[in-house]
Parts: sequence; C-alpha cells; structure tokens
Amino acid sequence: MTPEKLSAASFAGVICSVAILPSVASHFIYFSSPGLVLLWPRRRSLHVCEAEISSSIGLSSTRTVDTSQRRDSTIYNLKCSDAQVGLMGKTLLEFQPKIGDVLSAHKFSLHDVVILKTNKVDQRSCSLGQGVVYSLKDSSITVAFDEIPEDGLNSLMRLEKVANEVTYRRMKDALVQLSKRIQSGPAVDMISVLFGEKPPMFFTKNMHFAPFNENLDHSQRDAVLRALSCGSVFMLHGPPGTGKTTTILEIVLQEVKRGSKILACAASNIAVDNIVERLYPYRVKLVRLGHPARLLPQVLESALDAQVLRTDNSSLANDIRKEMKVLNGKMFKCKDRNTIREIRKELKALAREERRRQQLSVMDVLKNADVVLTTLVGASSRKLETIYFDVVIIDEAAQALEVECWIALLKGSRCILSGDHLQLPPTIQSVEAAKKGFGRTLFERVADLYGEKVMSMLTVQYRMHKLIMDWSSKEFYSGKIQAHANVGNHMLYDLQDVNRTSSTEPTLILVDIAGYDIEEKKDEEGSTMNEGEALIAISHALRLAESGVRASDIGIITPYSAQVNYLKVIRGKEAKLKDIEICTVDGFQGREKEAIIISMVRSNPRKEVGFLSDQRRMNVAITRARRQCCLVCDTETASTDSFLRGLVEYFQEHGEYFSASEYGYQT
Ligand SMILES: Nc1ncnc2c1ncn2[C@@H]1O[C@H](COP(=O)(O)OP(=O)(O)OP(=O)(O)O)[C@@H](O)[C@H]1O
Repeated sequence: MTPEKLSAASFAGVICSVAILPSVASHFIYFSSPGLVLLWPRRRSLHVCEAEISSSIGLSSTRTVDTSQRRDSTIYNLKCSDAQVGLMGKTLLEFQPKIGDVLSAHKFSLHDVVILKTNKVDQRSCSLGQGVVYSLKDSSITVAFDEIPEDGLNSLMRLEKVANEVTYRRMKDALVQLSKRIQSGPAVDMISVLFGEKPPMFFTKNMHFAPFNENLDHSQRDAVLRALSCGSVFMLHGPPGTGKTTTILEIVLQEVKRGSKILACAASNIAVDNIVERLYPYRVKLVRLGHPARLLPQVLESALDAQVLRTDNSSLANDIRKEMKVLNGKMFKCKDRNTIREIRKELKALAREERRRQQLSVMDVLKNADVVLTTLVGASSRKLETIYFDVVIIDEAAQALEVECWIALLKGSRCILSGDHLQLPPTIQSVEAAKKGFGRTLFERVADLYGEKVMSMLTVQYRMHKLIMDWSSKEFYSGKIQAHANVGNHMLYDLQDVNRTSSTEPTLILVDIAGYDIEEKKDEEGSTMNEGEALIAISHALRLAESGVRASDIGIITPYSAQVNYLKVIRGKEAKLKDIEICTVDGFQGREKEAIIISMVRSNPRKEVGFLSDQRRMNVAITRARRQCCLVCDTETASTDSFLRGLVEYFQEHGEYFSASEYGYQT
C-alpha cells in the first residue's frame, strides 16, 4: 500500500494504529503493519514516545548509576550555580558539576525536556521540577522551569532527560481528528484535494497585486499570484537560494492585506523564528507560540507569553494572585477553623477568576493576531483549539513528516506548502518503512499527484556563482534556474581582504585522491571515515585562510558523521581555523558559506559508494557554496556510480583539477 492510494481515512487509520515499543531505543514508533518501523527525524531530536516517558520516569528510581550514565541521559552531581527570573516569568536555573570544570559525558541538547531530581539514585526520589534546556556549555547547563522548585536546590542534584510525550500524542491526536473530520471542519475541501479525491481549483479572474517587496523577481511574483488565487492548495517549489522565505513573506503580507487570518508553521523552531524576524518590521499583528526557552532572543517580544503579560486581563490576574498570596499568609497564621474555611472558599473563587482572566488574555491575543506562528507540532496547542485560519502556510514542508503537517493543516481551509523535494527529506531510518512509502513527505506526494497544476518553481537564485549552480540546475531542475546578476560571477577573491591566489581563484576545484594510498576505514561505531581526505580538506581550508578568507566563511561538509568528528579533531590543532564550520551534509541543509569543501570519504577497492549515490544529498552539498566549491574525492570509486561520474566530469570540465600530491601526498 503506498500513500497515494490511501484515502484520508485509511491514511489516518493506518498511522493511528501505531503501537509503542518501550524497549526500543528512543525515537522509534512502530506501525501496526508487521515489521514496519519508522524512526522520527533524529537530527531534530524532537520525537519520542509516550511509553518512553512513562518508562523513563518509572524506571529512573530503580536504574543503577552505571546504566543511566551509560545511556547518557542523566547528569549527576550537579549544584545550582545561578538562578534568574526571566523569559516571561520562567525561572532559569544554571547547574554546574560539583567536581571538575566540565559536565560529564551526556547527550542532552538544547530544548530537551528534563526532570530535576535529588542526586541519590537508590531512593524513590521524586521530581523537583520539569523544565526545558535553555542553554548548554561545556561547564554548565541552564534549564527554564515554569515555577521555581520549592526545595532541594541546596543539595546535590541530577538532571534526567525525558522523552517528550507531547509530540507523539499531538501527532496521534491530529490523525484521529483527520479520520473523523472527513465530513466537517475547515479543512474538509483541502483534505479531499490533498488525497486526490477532488481536483485543485484556482481562481484567476482579475487577479493582481501591488507587491510590498518591489524587488520580487518574475518567478516570485508569479508564485505569489498563484498562491493568492488557490482554492485549497498551492505549492511553492524553491530550489536552493531562490528566496522561498522572501516569497512566503510577500504571500503573508498580501493575505493579511485582504483580511485573512494565517497560521504560519515549519517543522523547526529556527525556521519559524526566521519568518517572525523577517515579518516583524512590517508591523503585522503577529504572535509566536512556543516555549520561550525554545525561541531566539530576538523574537521574544512577539511571543504569546510576552503579549499576554501586556493585556489588561493579565494584570487583573496578577492583582488576583497578589490578593491570594495575602490570604494564604492570613490562613497560615489563623487558628479559627471557621475563618480558615471562609478563606479557603475565597481562595478557590479567586483561583477560578485568575484562571479565567488568564484564559481571556490568551484568547484576546490570539484572536487579535493576523498571523500566528508556531512549529507544526506546536499547532496542536490547546490554546488554538477553537481558532481556525483562512490559510495555513508550511515552510520547509519537504523536510517535515506528513503526520506533522496534518496537525497544522486541519486548522485551515487553504494551504500553501513551501519546500524543495529535490533536497533531503526528514530521515527515515527503517528501510522497510521507506519501502512502503512512509518516507515520502506530503510535499513530495502532492508534487507527484498534481505537479505544475498546483506548484510554481522559483527560477532565479541569489546565492551561487553560475558554475556552481549550473550542475544542480541541469541535474535537478531541468536547467531552468538562472543566477541573479549580483551573484552569477562573484568570486572568492572579490571578498574584502581576500587575495587572488591559486587557491582562491577557481570557483570549482576537484582534489582527486585516486591512485594515492588514501583509503576509507570504519570507526568504532561502524561509521565510515577517511583520514587522508580529512587532512586534505583541512589543508585547503588553511590555504584559503592564508589567502585572507575568513574562517567563518568556510565550511567543510561530509556525508559521514565519523568524518565530521575526525575533521573536528584535526581542526583543533589549527588556531586559524577555529571558526570554520564542520558539519554533515544533512545538518547543513538550509545553510550557506562563501567557500564549501566537501569530503566524499568513500575510497575502496570494491568501488562502493554507499549513500553518496543519494542524489538529493549531493544536490544539498554542492549548493551550500556561494563562491567556491571544492570536492575532495576518489574519482575512481565515485565514477562507478553514473550520477557521481557526471558530477566528477562536470568538475573536471569546468573547474581546476588538483591531485593529492599538491597537498603533500606521494603515490
Ligand atoms: N527578489 C530578490 N531580489 C534580491 N535578493 C533576493 C530576492 N529574493 C531573495 N533574495 C535574497 O536571496 C537570499 C535567500 O533568500 P531567502 O532567505 O528568502 O531564501 P530562503 O528560502 O530562506 O533560502 P533558500 O531559497 O536557500 O531555501 C536572501 O539573501 C535574500 O535577500
């Protein structure tokens, strides 16, 4: 069964019958179809399941220190080193290790949900509080709590990372709703179109618009026009560097102008914040939903919590809280039972009123806003339960799971999906799940279903030199992309303080390691790496830095995480390269650098290329570069794959060819 053949009800039915396997490593969701296992995207580390949270809480008191630490999900022996109130009333507690300067090895990351407990493991220690990781340094971790933990802060503590059950429940709820709302709800038409049961409609009569952004190119204007005229679905296809967000902003502004209420979402917080930041100067009434600890500091002003604090109802609620505090004090001192009973009654009424005022102020802000912005998962917030939207916009839709998208889609009557299905989708680890079609995103599925009937492609790019762009344009976008005049011929040595040298002059460089004694190997965890290639990549970065390129303008990317680790180790020895970024290709999607060095890693006598042959990964890798792209690879191994052979030939034809000997290697 492939997703295209599913109706809305059966799609929801299949996915809703998920069962959770508590025993499997985090991030697994097990579909009821035998053997079908789907792993939610790891790189956003968002998704974990119900059973995990209950088991992690339940098990934590009996687990031994060793087991826990081995799982890297607990940091022990912490002392509270600082407490601040900020982030709209949240308490920020900083924890440092009691012994030493560095936190013990852990796998905590920003925005994880954590529980604070006393350090002792043998007792059935209860939670002192639950919070969200707000900042993370080698020597400290800061957690945002809704309320300041009442006691225990003076003793030694531990932090436990817990599975965030909310994400999983919210996805499941959305699918239950999807199966029920086939006959009703604002999205009823849109659902039928997205499942191929009704044709998509466009209303093109007398459509025109006066752009807020006069610089929009012809493809962006055309896309805005089609978005404004869509009856239920429009897809904005944005190849690398073509200004998807610029176009989305114009669509939002035009929709607001004609009175629409908009829900704008993306899978990641950072993508949502990017829209908030760029929309802010236009003074539209917008509100950003989400835990303040997960938002960029520059968008906090737009956060729901911040706006709620500014409402009249909120200050009334605040007054009530003060009154309650006074009454509580009275009650504790009072000895007379009748008076205590009276005070309790009064407190209850005040608490009810305080809640009502709070809810009113939240509703005031949300109802007043023209644009509500949140992550896809955040769109299931209770606060939005009774609010519907004219348009739901999903940015980065080709990087979101279909299940996530439905959380937001069910809230609106029209939808605009923006993305590029020819770059990397979210990671689906299970081969079997991918084979059964669950690896496909909604964006890809609808693109296949309707193609250009519902989709416009942006065709002018504002990032790359045209030699970098041309390969991607021909391979993936039918040669339709043009480079804007400002970037089409820009060179690395045009940058301020950069000298014109043999390293900065070429736009494309191929460093061929074939024929040298440089081979891939496996690290302890079985990931592939190539030490020789790493040394060449670092040497090239050094040459660029010596020619005046700022280290922060250089990125080294590679498909393999073991190679990332090794590159970071050898970069450590070069002070000049402190600020270069080293990352997997997948992790660098959406980013750019003036100079990109790609270490392909694979070099073996068997001529295996592994997942290098995933064309979309190479599309992402090459198109991260603005002015120079340097490909370090074994051309003999790569050329066994016809797609990669084409890439190598393109670089040979249009770029500089260096052999490894030019980086100090002997045959
Ligand atoms: N019409 C335009 N004229 C000039 N510059 C533009 C135009 N459209 C986009 N840009 C520039 O191109 C760059 C990328 O645009 P934007 O940030 O909107 O794209 P994105 O969707 O976030 O990125 P990508 O297209 O790589 O996914 C920005 O620097 C933006 O200012």
